[in-house]
Amino acid sequence: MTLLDQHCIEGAPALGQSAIDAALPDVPGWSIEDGYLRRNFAFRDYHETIKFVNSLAEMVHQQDHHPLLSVTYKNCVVSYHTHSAGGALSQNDFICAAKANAIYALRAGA
Ligand SMILES: C[C@H](O)[C@H](O)[C@H]1CNC2=NC(N)=NC(=O)C2=N1
Repeated sequence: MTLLDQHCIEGAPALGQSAIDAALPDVPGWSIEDGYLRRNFAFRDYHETIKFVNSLAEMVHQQDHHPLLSVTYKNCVVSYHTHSAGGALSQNDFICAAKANAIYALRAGA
């Protein structure tokens, strides 16, 4: 089952380094920074940025898995870790990263 087909689960355990290394190629554009799974999404203007943020917010509510967002005029940096796993990375982070990529790929003019 691909990441896109999966739904976040409550209490997902921390992934080990080999699982993280194996999952990273499935979420193009994302990397590990400061212990977070992180990607910068770039847009034409603030309107496009906010449209993405709104779609992302809908998805993360459905998944009940919430990222740290840094929103500026043409960029949105999405940072994920899992609070309930003590700030480690879990499968939930990779599931939401894949869904964020899908939302970004569907934006107008992409
Ligand atoms: C009960 C509910 O599943 C939790 O509070 C959710 C909400 N959103 C969350 N978001 C993130 N990033 N990590 C969590 O552990 C988490 N837990």
